[in-house]
Amino acid sequence: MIEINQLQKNFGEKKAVDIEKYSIYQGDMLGLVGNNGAGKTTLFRLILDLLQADLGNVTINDIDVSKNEDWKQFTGAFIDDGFLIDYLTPEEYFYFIGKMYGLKKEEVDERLLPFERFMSNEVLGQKKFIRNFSAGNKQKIGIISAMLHHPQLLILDEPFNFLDPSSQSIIKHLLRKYNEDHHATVIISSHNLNHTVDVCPRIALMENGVIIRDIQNENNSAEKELEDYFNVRVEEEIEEEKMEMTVQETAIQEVPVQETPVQETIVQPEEKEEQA
Ligand SMILES: Nc1ncnc2c1ncn2[C@@H]1O[C@H](COP(=O)(O)OP(=O)(O)OP(=O)(O)O)[C@@H](O)[C@H]1O
Repeated sequence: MIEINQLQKNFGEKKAVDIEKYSIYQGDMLGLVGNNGAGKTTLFRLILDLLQADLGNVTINDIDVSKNEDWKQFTGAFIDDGFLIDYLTPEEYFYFIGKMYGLKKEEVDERLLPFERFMSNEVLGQKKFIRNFSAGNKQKIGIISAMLHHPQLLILDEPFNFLDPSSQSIIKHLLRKYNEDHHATVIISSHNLNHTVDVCPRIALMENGVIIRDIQNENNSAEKELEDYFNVRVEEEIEEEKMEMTVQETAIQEVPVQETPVQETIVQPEEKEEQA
């Protein structure tokens, strides 16, 4: 179980995360949604102790993540391709990760089998380093490596990014199955509302660092609420843009009036020079 307690992270004046209290239970499949800059990645980084909180803390199974390392044994995460080791091949990387968790080479091979369709003959046996893979295939390598040791807690930041439609569909299925088979806690963030609603029975909506809604999603029941929320946001932004345009137009119309005194000030010095 993850407990977030009075957690705050600021970047200068910006409150990136400000969560009074939030609990994520073992076996939850939670989707984190919110506009750009809402604080999703910062929250993930705080949960994974990649960032130091200004206030408050995160505990995983009663372990304060910033004070004790035990949670790392049962946690898997992929936030961005900074997690990868560029100069290894995918195989070398998977075996390396496996070794960290005491898995033999054969066990790693066996655990890669369910990902065969996901990798679609483009990841294994390519004889090239991770740095030379496409963004989509790097994303696949990162997701698989986070799941390889069968963590009880899996955190994926924007797992559908860069993936082609069929890979998006496969990973949705794999994540759901993983959550069910292992009774694992799975937390993903996404801008794809359809995928989030398809996969996550619980959805947290973030705005300005705060979880403003905690939505139970049964049979895609959250779809309308989320669509309404994000459409409202878009409409508000369009309204704001219109207001800005009106202000700019007014300013443009006023230009000739403003130009007259400017011309006068140009003429005046010349006249003065002539007089001199
Ligand atoms: N290292 C940093 N230095 C300064 N500001 C940061 C830093 N990391 C994040 N921020 C700011 O904190 C806020 C939250 O950013 P964050 O990346 O967590 O949002 P997000 O919800 O993941 O956004 P996106 O959907 O665009 O990925 C933003 O205003 C961002 O600019």
